[in-house]
Amino acid sequence: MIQFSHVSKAYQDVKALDDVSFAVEAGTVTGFLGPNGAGKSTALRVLVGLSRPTSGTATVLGRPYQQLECPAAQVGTLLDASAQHPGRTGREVLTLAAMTLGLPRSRVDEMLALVGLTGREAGRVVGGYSLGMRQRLGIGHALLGRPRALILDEPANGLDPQGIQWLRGLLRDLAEAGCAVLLSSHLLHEVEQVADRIVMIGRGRVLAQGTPAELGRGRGLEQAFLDLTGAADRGAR
Ligand SMILES: Nc1ncnc2c1ncn2[C@@H]1O[C@H](COP(=O)(O)OP(=O)(O)OP(=O)(O)O)[C@@H](O)[C@H]1O
Repeated sequence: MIQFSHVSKAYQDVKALDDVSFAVEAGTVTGFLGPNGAGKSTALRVLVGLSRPTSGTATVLGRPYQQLECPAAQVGTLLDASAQHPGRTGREVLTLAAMTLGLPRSRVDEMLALVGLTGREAGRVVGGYSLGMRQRLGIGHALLGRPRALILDEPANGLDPQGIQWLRGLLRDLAEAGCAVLLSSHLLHEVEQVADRIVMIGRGRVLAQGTPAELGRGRGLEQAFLDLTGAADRGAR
């Protein structure tokens, strides 16, 4: 469903991604986990065609994102919750996107209800939203077209504990309905409770991948994460 094959991306002398390969299957949540600066956002930008890889290929639903027919209807993305127009209301943001996708206005109300934004909140401009409200709006935006693949960059940033629990339930429901979910985060606890598989990245390289149980065997997931990312840092010095 989502596939990275030997993807590398260099910015001058920084190797943001170095031979990254992994797949996200339909019906699963894959946690893409790495410390700050590991390369997560770069990988997701390459996946949706915002950055061109130096080498390798990234595909979603079998093709490069930009070659999909109406990609926004098939692939939901939330790369930056602050990217919404600050002068539009939440409802306007979703209504414009629904019109672009040829969806009825009733879908906007469904999404507002799904992400827990009240009618009053939806009527306020996004510039006055908290980060958590922007994340909720961004998730609603990503899900408008009933996508078969979902790509989320740090969606839990700014969500309160109830919001994080809600997000976990939502992602599990989507996976159970067959969606391929790729969830990036630098927070292990956020990922381990929802992911079927975890891909750990550090200094642009995939350090390990597998189920949480496989990766945590013997030393626990947190220690594995700290050991692997620490070793990647030492190797880069
Ligand atoms: N446009 C750019 N120009 C130069 N270097 C960049 C650019 N974008 C990213 N980098 C570098 O690439 C590396 C990976 O950055 P990236 O933002 O992908 O990491 P990340 O895992 O998403 O980090 P975070 O969790 O902090 O968001 C970093 O060293 C970063 O400084």
